[in-house]
Amino acid sequence: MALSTIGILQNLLLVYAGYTLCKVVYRVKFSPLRAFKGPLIAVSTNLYRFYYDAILQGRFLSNLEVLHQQYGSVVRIGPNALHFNSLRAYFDIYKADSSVVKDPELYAVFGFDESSIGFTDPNASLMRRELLSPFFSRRAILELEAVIQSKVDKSVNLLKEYTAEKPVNAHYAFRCLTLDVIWNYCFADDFNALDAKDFTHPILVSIQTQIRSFWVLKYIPILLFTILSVPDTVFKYVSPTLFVYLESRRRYTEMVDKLLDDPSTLHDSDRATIFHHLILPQKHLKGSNQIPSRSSLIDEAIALVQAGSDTVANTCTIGIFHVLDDPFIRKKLLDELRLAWPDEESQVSLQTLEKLSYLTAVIKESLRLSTGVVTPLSRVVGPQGAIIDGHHVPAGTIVAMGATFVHKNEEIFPEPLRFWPERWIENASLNRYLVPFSRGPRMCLGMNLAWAELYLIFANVLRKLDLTPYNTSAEDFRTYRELFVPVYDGREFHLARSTNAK
Ligand code: HEM
Repeated sequence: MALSTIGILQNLLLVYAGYTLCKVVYRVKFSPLRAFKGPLIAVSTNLYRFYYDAILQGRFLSNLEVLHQQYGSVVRIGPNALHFNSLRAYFDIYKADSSVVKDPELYAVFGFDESSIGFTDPNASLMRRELLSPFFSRRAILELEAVIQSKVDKSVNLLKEYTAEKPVNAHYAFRCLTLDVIWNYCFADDFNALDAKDFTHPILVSIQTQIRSFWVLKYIPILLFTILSVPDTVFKYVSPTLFVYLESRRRYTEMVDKLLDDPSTLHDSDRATIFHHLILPQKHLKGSNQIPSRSSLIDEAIALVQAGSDTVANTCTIGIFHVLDDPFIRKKLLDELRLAWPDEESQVSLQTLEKLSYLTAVIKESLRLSTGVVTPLSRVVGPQGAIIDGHHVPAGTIVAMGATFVHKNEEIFPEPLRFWPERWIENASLNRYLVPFSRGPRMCLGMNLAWAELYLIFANVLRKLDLTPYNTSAEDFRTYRELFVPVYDGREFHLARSTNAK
């Protein structure tokens, strides 16, 4: 009996080995992508990508740069996946009328499938974008400018107070600030991350600790399901940092449940939140006015907070570091700010700041160098196939091109690693190649809010505080792990009071 079980297992193993071999031969010799070159192991299995993503924890992007040097402007990075590196390819993939759709395998990793970011079905995405767009319109941002300003003021005061004693972690400071802004903007409620001593809010510490394992979730999706299904308390002792993160998710659930129990409370609020747009009937919509499900409302709340916090904070970290690190840039920017805003005790409006050409150039350069989302945003080619950079790409192929390949293109941006705001002033045609918010039907929905935050944060922090980078150099930002957002390998950016105080 035991022998026959072993025999059955051996046969099963043989069948599996034969099947795997046939699959490998098919992928290398007969696949419709066989004309596109790449490393044999990447062409024939998913192990290659798994190694860089999950084992090396976010090193696929740096390896892609090497692959393009070796294989040219298009590389086969998986049995069914291509990565491009040419400007034409970027605009072919992320164009307005593109037939490509978001790759479900990439986006499932977030665990918020039924949200503006998570929807892979273009119709579902379109409907959600229709509901949310007015909330992120320029008009809406101007109406809620005071919300952003109040959080910026709070962070400036705290930076002043903390740096009087010792250097502070600037990246954490900006993350607390942007988390508080997006929370208040979306829900008209306070998260109060800024209240955490030295900006080390437990939720941010938890994310920082867990984030390296992020890509494991892509390869073992059951893990995400398990983590989200098991009661939080189980993790209290097993993984206290994960517990903090999961506990924070409960805040979203409670918020949604309270509203669904009694939607009339929405009328008590003195200003609109995302739930006003999602739950109350929208007169401007022609299509269906169906209220999203409970799970979709929770997903949306989580997605918006995640989309709107680290991206803005990273841009501030990179930009403010470089401004303070270069006396010439710093002086030029301060001269412009002082001229437009002579009395720093008064408040400066967003509309005033938007007119400042050097500040605008500094922010553009910060967006270019930080890129926001560094992971190549993969898309699946529709049933008609696609022409990308002159190549015919068959239906079902996963295609992508990382925005970093546009932002570091030497022909467009000479000396691409240099922080050089003047380039934007000297050459207006560069604007077309600034793509931190992506392009096409799935481009960033929060772009206006992001710009507003960046103007107000850069201007207020740099105008009101006399700070200097502490124990941080440009080298600290040279390499990073690609975990959707960049996680830099170097020392964390700290800010100290400047020795040459005013
Ligand atoms: C500097 C700041 C920001 C950068 C660089 C940035 C970048 C991006 C990028 C590259 C995408 C496309 C992602 C993809 O294709 O999967 C995206 C999508 C999105 N962003 Fe932003 N973002 C920023 C700030 C914000 C803010 C403040 C919000 C406000 C909540 C926001 C909300 C969204 C949403 C909802 C989407 C999904 C759009 C869709 O898939 O249809 N983003 N963002």
